[in-house]
Amino acid sequence: MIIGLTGGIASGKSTVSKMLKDEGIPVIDADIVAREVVQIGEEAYEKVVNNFGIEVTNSDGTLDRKKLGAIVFNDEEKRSALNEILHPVIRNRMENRVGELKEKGYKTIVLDIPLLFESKLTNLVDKIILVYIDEDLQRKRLQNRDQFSDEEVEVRLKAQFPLKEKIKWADEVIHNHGLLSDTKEQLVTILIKWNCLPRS
Ligand SMILES: CC(C)(COP(=O)(O)OP(=O)(O)OC[C@H]1O[C@@H](n2cnc3c(N)ncnc32)[C@H](O)[C@@H]1O)[C@@H](O)C(=O)NCCC(=O)NCCS
Ligand SMILES: Nc1ncnc2c1ncn2[C@@H]1O[C@H](COP(=O)(O)OP(=O)(O)OP(=O)(O)O)[C@@H](O)[C@H]1O
Repeated sequence: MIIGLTGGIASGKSTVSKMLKDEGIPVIDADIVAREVVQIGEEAYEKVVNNFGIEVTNSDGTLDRKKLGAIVFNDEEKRSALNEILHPVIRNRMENRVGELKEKGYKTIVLDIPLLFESKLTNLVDKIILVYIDEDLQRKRLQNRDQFSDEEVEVRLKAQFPLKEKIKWADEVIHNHGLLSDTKEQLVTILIKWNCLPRS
């Protein structure tokens, strides 16, 4: 079974991802793949630099993610341009990784994709788990984790579908407002229900 793990920015996907890995379930993280494909020499690096200019690079040539983020989260057209360059490459690489893991014999594989619904990637997965928190807590956790200003938080929230909307498209929802142990319990209940706990 391929499980899509989604949510919103700072809703707790990586936190749940870690719990899945602790259970022996492999997770392919779209944010990590998105970083890999823009390393110097990788297929999307040149396209991004050609499109956004040398000013989105550091002196050593690597991508200045802070600068690129400031551009694309404040301009929808530029965000779409970046998405058009990166999303097909990310999708392709994730599909290859799934193939490799299947060959290794894994029966359950998780794809952690923040923009699963926005980027219409739901056909990559069989079931969907949404990691949900309310928007005020999302603002707080995002601000605490990344030290963003109020405005930086708002533009990032606006770049995604509201979490409340996403609930209706998910097979299961994990409420991540409370203790990590509560979150883990909800996750394990879902995995048992879907019969995909490797150790059970
Ligand atoms: C704009 C970039 C350079 C900012 O990098 P930065 O290191 O600051 O953030 P990071 O990549 O860790 O992303 C943090 C979170 O931002 C959100 N986010 C990222 N990209 C986007 C986007 N295009 N639209 C909406 N939300 C996004 C996601 O919730 C993600 O988990 C980077 O996010 C990027 O390359 N985005 C485009 C690729 C993409 O869509 N990635 C999301 C996974 S498919
Ligand atoms: N149940 C919880 N209680 C307290 N803090 C939490 C809880 N779950 C997550 N956090 C914290 O909230 C922040 C966001 O969590 P996490 O990084 O897992 O989110 P994410 O969905 O992966 O974010 P992104 O999409 O930006 O990568 C982190 O600082 C994390 O430590």
